[in-house]
Amino acid sequence: MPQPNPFKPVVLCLSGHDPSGGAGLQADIEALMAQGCHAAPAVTALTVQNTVDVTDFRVLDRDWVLAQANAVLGDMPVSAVKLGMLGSVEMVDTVIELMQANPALPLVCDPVLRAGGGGSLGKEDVGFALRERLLPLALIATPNLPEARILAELPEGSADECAAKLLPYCQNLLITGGHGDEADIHNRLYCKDGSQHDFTCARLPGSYHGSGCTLASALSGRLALGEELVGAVRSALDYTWRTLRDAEQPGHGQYVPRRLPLDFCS
Ligand SMILES: Nc1ncnc2c1ncn2[C@@H]1O[C@H](COP(=O)(O)OP(=O)(O)OP(=O)(O)O)[C@@H](O)[C@H]1O
Ligand SMILES: Cc1ncc(CO)c(N)n1
Repeated sequence: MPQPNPFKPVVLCLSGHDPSGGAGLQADIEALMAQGCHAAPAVTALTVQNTVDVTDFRVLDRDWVLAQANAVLGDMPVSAVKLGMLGSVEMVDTVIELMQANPALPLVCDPVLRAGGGGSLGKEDVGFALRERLLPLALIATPNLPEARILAELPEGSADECAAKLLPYCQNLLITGGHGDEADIHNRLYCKDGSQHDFTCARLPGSYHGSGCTLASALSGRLALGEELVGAVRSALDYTWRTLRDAEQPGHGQYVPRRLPLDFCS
């Protein structure tokens, strides 16, 4: 009879579903499995999208999301929580309620507002609600630069300028640099203690679907395993880069990260 592995950390994921399988909950499950963690995927929203575009989305009722999360929390020893697409201000407030009832859990918040292809994944005002009420509860937020600009309300802001505006709202902030056309990608980690860490990697050719989900999930897994923050960010970025290096193009649009277990990545 199969025995449960008592040492595999559980990460509760509250994210949207992407039927193409490149982003959202499927990305969370694959990336967490690759870190040696168990993903408990709770659905916040359904989307109609593929590797080319998003055409629609529907946010679930708050009661359904609370019921899913509480079913997991009442059953398993959850070590961390990862947030992806929330989609509405009501869902932001639902997650806040959940986190206030479970304040000891480390929270990784990927403030998803748009898909990699540009389509909207949130109703208006989600950015404001995220910044004002949810970011303060997160151990770390992982916006890409366009998301950081929306959250900071600085449409032309640099990463440093956005961080200066956002740090009063969050403990730690990782502004990712996948968007843009510089030869190198600069990922910048700003910590509450005033330290800053730059992680630079070579830009791979092409455009990727679910790179941000992969990164935030891998990071939540590294934290659930007990890694300290800066090391966990480094491991998650390294892992994400390898999944993009090995990415495949299953459709007509963006490449999908190949989220192999760590043992299979060189
Ligand atoms: N072209 C690329 N080459 C190398 N690494 C990349 C590339 N694009 C993204 N990455 C890596 O993936 C991480 C997350 O990507 P990005 O900043 O594009 O997030 P995102 O826009 O939230 O992704 P998505 O919306 O597709 O989930 C980056 O921090 C970077 O390290
Ligand atoms: C459901 C979902 N979450 C996040 C993203 C961001 O990549 C996406 N495209 N779809």
